[in-house]
Amino acid sequence: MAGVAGRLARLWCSGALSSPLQVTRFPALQLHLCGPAMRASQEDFENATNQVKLLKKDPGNEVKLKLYALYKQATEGPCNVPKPGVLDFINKAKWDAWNALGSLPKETARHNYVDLVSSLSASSESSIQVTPAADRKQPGSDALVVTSQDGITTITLNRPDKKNALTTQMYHDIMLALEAASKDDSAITVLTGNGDYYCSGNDLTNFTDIPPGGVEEKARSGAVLLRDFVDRFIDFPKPLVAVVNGPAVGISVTILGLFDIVYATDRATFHTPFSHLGQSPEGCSSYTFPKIMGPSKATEMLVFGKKLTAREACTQGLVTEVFPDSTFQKEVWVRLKAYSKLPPNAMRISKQVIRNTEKEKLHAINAEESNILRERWLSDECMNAVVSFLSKKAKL
Ligand SMILES: CCCCCC/C=C/C(=O)SCCNC(=O)CCNC(=O)[C@H](O)C(C)(C)COP(=O)(O)OP(=O)(O)OC[C@H]1O[C@@H](n2cnc3c(N)ncnc32)[C@H](O)[C@@H]1OP(=O)(O)O
Repeated sequence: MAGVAGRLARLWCSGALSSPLQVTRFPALQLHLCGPAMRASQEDFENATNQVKLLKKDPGNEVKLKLYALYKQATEGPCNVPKPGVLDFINKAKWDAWNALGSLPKETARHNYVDLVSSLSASSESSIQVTPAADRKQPGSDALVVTSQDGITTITLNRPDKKNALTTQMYHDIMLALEAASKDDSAITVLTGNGDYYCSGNDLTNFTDIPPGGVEEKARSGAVLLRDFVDRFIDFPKPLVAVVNGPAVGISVTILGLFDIVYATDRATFHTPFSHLGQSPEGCSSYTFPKIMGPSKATEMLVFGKKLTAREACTQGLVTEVFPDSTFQKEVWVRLKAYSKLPPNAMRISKQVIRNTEKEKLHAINAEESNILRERWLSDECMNAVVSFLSKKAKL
């Protein structure tokens, strides 16, 4: 396992991976000297260290290393720790960046750090996507857009260039959005995607953001997040509708068993390639799928990774109705707007009558699936699959 973890680290250092924003851990290399008049105050520096956590755009590994080195130089002075071993790729890259600053004075490093952060903030601001709805909620990240209109709260996955893959931040934001939607005055909540995909599942670069506690800690916190995330769907009190606007992969498919209605374009496909990824089913699909489609069809999907067309998924009961792609949006929204005018309390109570008997069981299954996945994430099978995808050797 150390070997595979090492390969992940090597990919990260080579810049082949775009790791999620963890700037404070992977900082800097700004070698310009500056005069006393240009020096940044301690307060500017502290503001900059906070600002860096709010950057909307990943600045890339090279800049993160620069930030790291400048931060260390500004706070601790010249590099004063032993050089990590050659196989300790990430720490060695960080050490090299810090060491390269030589005897750069602390004040200069502080100033250069502030300068670098402010240039990043400026370019990050200019890339912020303007979301149209005046009633937008939950502005935590641009990757998720939440709007409320006509009695419908719509949560839209908004990373079309990455096929709406789910980052760690997005899991948190979706949980917040569901929490807010459960309490707002809308009657129905919708999850959908922007662009040609509904969702390509878990963002596989989530695996590259290894915390100081190592891969075990990463797997443990991932399992906690997964369990919390799925729990929100199990407990969601109002009618929950998936508007599946394109292909769906992984966790975006499995949780469909927890939705009340699933409308799909005929362009959508449904794919749970867990064995290919060295992983195992989640989202309560080990229970809901056999129940919905029978054990052998569920096995084809969850064990052998058979990809279903929208019509197949509809025949098997995972999808409620399929619409031609050309009229999908129009037909679905007309339908949902009509449903949203029904008495909201009656809908909520009817949902509870249908779903409540299963809730405890679903929570127990979710806990068990999350535990099993935690182990799977540490397996060579899983790590090899992730490395293959990230090094562009494999795709589904
Ligand atoms: C709290 C943690 C909970 C985890 C729960 C467990 C969850 C399990 C799962 O969801 S398993 C499923 C994981 N998903 C995948 O394995 C899909 C991987 N992606 C692909 O195979 C392909 O990208 C594709 C088939 C979805 C689409 O192929 P194609 O149409 O050829 O597009 P591209 O491959 O060029 O994709 C464009 C762009 O998006 C990036 N991307 C797509 N999906 C993901 C992803 N899941 N993770 C990370 N990145 C993704 C892809 O790399 C491209 O990026 P680039 O333009 O090259 O920078």
